[in-house]
Amino acid sequence: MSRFNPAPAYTHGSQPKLGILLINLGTPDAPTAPALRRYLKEFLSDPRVVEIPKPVWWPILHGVILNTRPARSAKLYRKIWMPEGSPLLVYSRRQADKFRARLAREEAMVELAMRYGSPDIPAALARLQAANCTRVLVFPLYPQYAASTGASAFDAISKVLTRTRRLPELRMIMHYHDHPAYIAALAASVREQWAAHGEPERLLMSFHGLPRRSLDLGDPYHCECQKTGRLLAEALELPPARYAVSFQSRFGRAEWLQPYTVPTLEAWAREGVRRVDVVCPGFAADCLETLEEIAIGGREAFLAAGGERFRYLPALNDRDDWIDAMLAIAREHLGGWLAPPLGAAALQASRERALGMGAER
Ligand SMILES: C=CC1=C(C)c2cc3[nH]c(cc4nc(cc5[nH]c(cc1n2)c(C)c5CCC(=O)O)C(CCC(=O)O)=C4C)c(C)c3C=C
Ligand SMILES: [Fe+2]
Ligand SMILES: [Fe+2]
Repeated sequence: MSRFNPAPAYTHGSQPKLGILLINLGTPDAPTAPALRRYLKEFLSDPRVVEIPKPVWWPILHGVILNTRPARSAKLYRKIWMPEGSPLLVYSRRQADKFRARLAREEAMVELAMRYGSPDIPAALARLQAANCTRVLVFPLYPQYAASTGASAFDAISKVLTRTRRLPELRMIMHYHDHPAYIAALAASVREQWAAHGEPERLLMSFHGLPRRSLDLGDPYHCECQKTGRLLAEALELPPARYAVSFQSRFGRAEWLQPYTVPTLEAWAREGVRRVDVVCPGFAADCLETLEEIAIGGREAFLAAGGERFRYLPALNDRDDWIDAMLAIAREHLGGWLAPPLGAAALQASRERALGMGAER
C-alpha cells in the first residue's frame, strides 16, 4: 500500500478552484475537564508551543499539568461559554461565513480550521482537495507572527502534505501586524467605543505573551506587537503617556515578555489612574484569554487596586471593516491567482455557451 493519499477523482474534469484556509488556535469542545484534557494535551504536546526537551517536559505534562489544569480551566471556560459554543469558535465561524460570502464572486472556497481540536486542519485540507482546489492560500488569524502560532500552523499543514500525492500550489500569510486596513479596523473599533462611552485616561494594548526566551532566539513576535501598538496609537492620536503595550496569559514559571498586563493595570491604579480601557489587538476573535482573563480578571484587579472605571473593548470578531481588511490582506497574496482559470464561473459559462448547453444560472 502507498503511504500517499490517492490523487482524488477530481483530476479529470471539474474546474480547478482557489481555496482559502482560515486558521485559528482552537478551543475545547465543551467547558468540561475531559474536553479540556484532550485540548490541552494536543496543544501542550506541540514542540512549537513548549520548547522543553520531551524527556523533561513529558513527565511534567502528563504527571502534573494534565491532572490539575483541565478542571481549573474548565471552570474558567464555563464563565464565558456562549449558547452556541466556545466564543473563539463562534466568532471564528461568523468571520469565516462573512468572508466566504464576500468572496462568492471570486469562486473561492473558504474553509475554517483550528490548529488544535476541531474543525481540524487535515479534514479542512481534504475538503479543499475534494473540491479541486489546486491553489490554496493559508490565512492564519494571528496578525503578529510567532513560531508557536504561525509556524505551528505551517507544521500541521506540512504534516498532511507529506502524505499527499498531488500537492496544491500553496501560499501562506505569515503576518499583517502593520497592515493599514487591520490598523484602521482596530482604530475604528476603539473610536466607536469612545464615542459611545467617553475616552479613558489611558489605553492598555494587551497581547498574548510568549516566553521571554523566544525574543532572545529571534522570534519577531515582540517587535510586531510593539509596532501594532505604535500604529494603533498613531491612528488614535494618542501620545505615549496615554497608552502602553503589555503581555498577558503567562504560562509556567519562566519569565515571559514584559510588562505583564495585570501588574500594569494594578500599577496604573496605584499611580492614580481612574479610568482605563483595554484592547487586545492580537486576538482576532474574543476567547477565554480576552473575555475571562481581561474582561473579568483584569477588571477585578484594576478595581481592587483603586481604579474606578474599567472597560474591555471587544476584539474585531465579525466587524465588517475587519472582514474588508481580511479581504484586502488575502487579495495581496493572491497575485495572479484570481485570473482565469480561477475566474471559473466565467470560463464555465463560456464553455457551456460553446457547447450549446445554455447557462441557466
Ligand atoms: C494570539 C496568539 C497566541 C500566542 C502567541 C499563544 C502562545 C501560547 N499560548 C500558550 C498557552 C495557552 N494558551 C491558551 C489559550 C489561548 N491562546 C491563544 C492565543 C495565543 N497563544 C488563544 C486565542 C487562546 C484561547 C483559546 C480559547 O479556547 O478561547 C491556553 C488554554 C487555556 C488555559 O488553559 O489557560 C494555554 C494553556 C503558550 C504556552 C504559548 C506560547 C509559548
Ligand atoms: Fe495561548
Ligand atoms: Fe489565560
